[in-house]
Amino acid sequence: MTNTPSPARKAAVDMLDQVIEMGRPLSESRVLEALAPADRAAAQRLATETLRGMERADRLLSKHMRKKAVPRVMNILRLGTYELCAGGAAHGVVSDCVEIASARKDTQSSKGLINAVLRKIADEGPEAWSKQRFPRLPRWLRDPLVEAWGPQAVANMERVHFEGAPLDLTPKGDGAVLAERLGGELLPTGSVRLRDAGQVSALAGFDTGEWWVQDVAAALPAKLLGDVKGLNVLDMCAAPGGKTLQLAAAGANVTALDLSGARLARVQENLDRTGLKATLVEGDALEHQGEYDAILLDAPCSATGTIRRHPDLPHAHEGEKISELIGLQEAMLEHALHLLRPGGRLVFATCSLIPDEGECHIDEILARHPGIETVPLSFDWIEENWRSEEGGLRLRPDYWAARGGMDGFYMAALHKL
Ligand SMILES: C[S@@+](CC[C@H](N)C(=O)[O-])C[C@H]1O[C@@H](n2cnc3c(N)ncnc32)[C@H](O)[C@@H]1O
Repeated sequence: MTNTPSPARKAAVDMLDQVIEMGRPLSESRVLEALAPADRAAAQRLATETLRGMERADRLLSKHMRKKAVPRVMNILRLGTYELCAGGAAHGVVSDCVEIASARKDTQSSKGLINAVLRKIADEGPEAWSKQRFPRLPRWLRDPLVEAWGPQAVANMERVHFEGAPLDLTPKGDGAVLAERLGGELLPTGSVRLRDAGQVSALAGFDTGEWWVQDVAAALPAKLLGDVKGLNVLDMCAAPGGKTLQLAAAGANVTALDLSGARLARVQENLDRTGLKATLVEGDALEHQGEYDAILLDAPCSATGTIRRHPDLPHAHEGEKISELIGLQEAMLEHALHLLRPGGRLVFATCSLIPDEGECHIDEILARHPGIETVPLSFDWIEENWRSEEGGLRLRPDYWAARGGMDGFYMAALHKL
């Protein structure tokens, strides 16, 4: 007799196949669409946490296997290992993993192997898991980060990546009031941090648009623009709109530009929910025309600063597009300076840990344009070790580690004479 495996486990294995074998990030997976909401949340969590702990799972599995199995069988085993080591009930996990294998011809013959290996893993349990080192970043990313920040900093980042991320909210109004209402922590920069928040849309103030989800570091570039009340501000790569909402809430007349119409629809949803206003424009930033008092350029990048929230990222690609992105960022920065009125301020930001996507751009702009200067940053929430040589801010996931970390980001404010 066969049992039907949990839809969430089966979907999680499908998602692992897509990330690891096809290089498709979890955010682009369509597997979840067919599931009920509770299964969707469970599948997303299982796939995310399996990828986060994948190196540990592979090390434990290698003790019980002479050689690696075919990719899908490895992914079934990884999922089972993660769940067993996280305290999942052995019977349910093992029998579901066996059933997932038996459902397909290319994995049927591995049922016995999966059963035998996972039973051994179940015997070893969570203790064996916690004895493994913190999973390392893949070489394509680890090597340049060690060169930029040193081996200890990278080890600290890997530890924070493994621990995951709390939920950060940007308040539309008073952060202290929101923190008290939700039982969260008011961070020095004004964001509100929640641990074990559960379902976001069930939190107080979601329906009434009193806050939006935004990592504490991602909330800082908009602040570097200073007082934007009444200014015409271009948010040059706006979607899904976290920074557009901040600028609109601060009283700016915001033009929110993005290449992707589908992603701009998310900006509109966010504006509708929060009751804020902006002018949405679908188009290529490189072709956009106009003159603005202030510009926020949150450029497309490797997103390597967001790995604690997106542990699939290092498994989904090998940095093959980074040099293309660096070229695009440079062209966007040049065009943004052209759209800025004399006397105006431009903030450049990327959620990357790689200096070529951050500090190096500003060094090069300052060398090329004598009429462009960095704006001295004097906000009282800036910590001294965040400051970079050329006048920007370098934020890393291992900063505020005891508080739950922050996304890696680079940002700098430029002034046009
Ligand atoms: C880092 S995300 C922006 C995040 C956004 N600022 C926020 O805070 O929610 C980069 C955005 O750039 C957009 N993009 C990529 N290439 C573009 C281009 N050539 N012109 C305009 N937008 C572009 C992408 O669609 C994506 O939404």
